[in-house]
Amino acid sequence: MSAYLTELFSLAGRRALVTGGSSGIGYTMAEAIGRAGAEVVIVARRRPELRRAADRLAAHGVKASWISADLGDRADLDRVVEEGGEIDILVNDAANNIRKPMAELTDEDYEQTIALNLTAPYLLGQHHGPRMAARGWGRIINIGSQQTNSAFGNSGVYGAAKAAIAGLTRSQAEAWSRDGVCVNTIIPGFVLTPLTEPAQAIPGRTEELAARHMSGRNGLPADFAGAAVFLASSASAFVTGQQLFVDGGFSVH
Ligand SMILES: NC(=O)c1ccc[n+]([C@@H]2O[C@H](COP(=O)([O-])OP(=O)(O)OC[C@H]3O[C@@H](n4cnc5c(N)ncnc54)[C@H](O)[C@@H]3O)[C@@H](O)[C@H]2O)c1
Ligand SMILES: O=C(O)[C@H](O)[C@@H](O)[C@H](O)[C@H](O)CO
Repeated sequence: MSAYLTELFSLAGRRALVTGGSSGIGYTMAEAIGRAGAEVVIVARRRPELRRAADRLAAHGVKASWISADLGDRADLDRVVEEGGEIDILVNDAANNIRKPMAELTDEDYEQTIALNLTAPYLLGQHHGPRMAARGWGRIINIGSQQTNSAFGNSGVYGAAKAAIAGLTRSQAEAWSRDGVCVNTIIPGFVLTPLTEPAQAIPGRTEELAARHMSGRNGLPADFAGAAVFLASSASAFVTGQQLFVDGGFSVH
């Protein structure tokens, strides 16, 4: 890397925590942030997947560790805060989508989804945001969805949480940007990951969604590497409170 690019994008000396970093978009962002120089802590539930992801990161020369936790569980979340240590870059990626017609969603579906998709990003931000601000530098990357701004079938409570993520991002940015903490939301298109396997299993749906992207294809985890490094780095020092659409033009088609 030229000295110029290093100054803009290097994450050497930074420490990142990536929730959902064991698979899909989260893994790619963890790898990209790690390969740009940061030490990375990934958080998800399943140990075998976490181990495999940490091994892959290590194979890329990334200093990586993992914490197994259910981020929808408050005691586990507190443990992530405790074991995670000081963090310069927080990526709130972990999420789940309970796909049911709106009227069939139960109270439990609502509570589980809000706990994982909204409360966990909020509480991790409440812990790390002020600490980043006190140190004068930080980055929080929250992951939204097309549902942040528009309706999608059978995703009622997921959509509600993802819309709230944009509001959370703005509030966090308003609170901490003056102290060097940039907070932004990434908005993916339809991305081929384990999360969307139920949608991919519907005949014709993958092709239909591909056609709704201006790029003519669905997203892949690799499409998120550049955005993650940009938003985690000093290159984005004057970008805060925003939604960055990494969606092949889906939202404007
Ligand atoms: N794939 C898409 O089309 C798409 C579109 C828009 C937004 N997103 C968002 O991107 C992010 C990543 O999704 P993905 O598509 O890569 O899916 P994925 O299923 O590959 O990744 C989700 C990650 O979250 C973790 N996770 C799930 N439940 C958890 C829990 N209770 N506690 C801890 N970790 C948990 C999983 O282990 C996994 O690492 C999510 O925020 C998702 O809402 C995805
Ligand atoms: O779980 C899912 O099926 C995804 O998150 C979808 O809802 C879409 O891919 C997303 O909304 C596009 O951004």
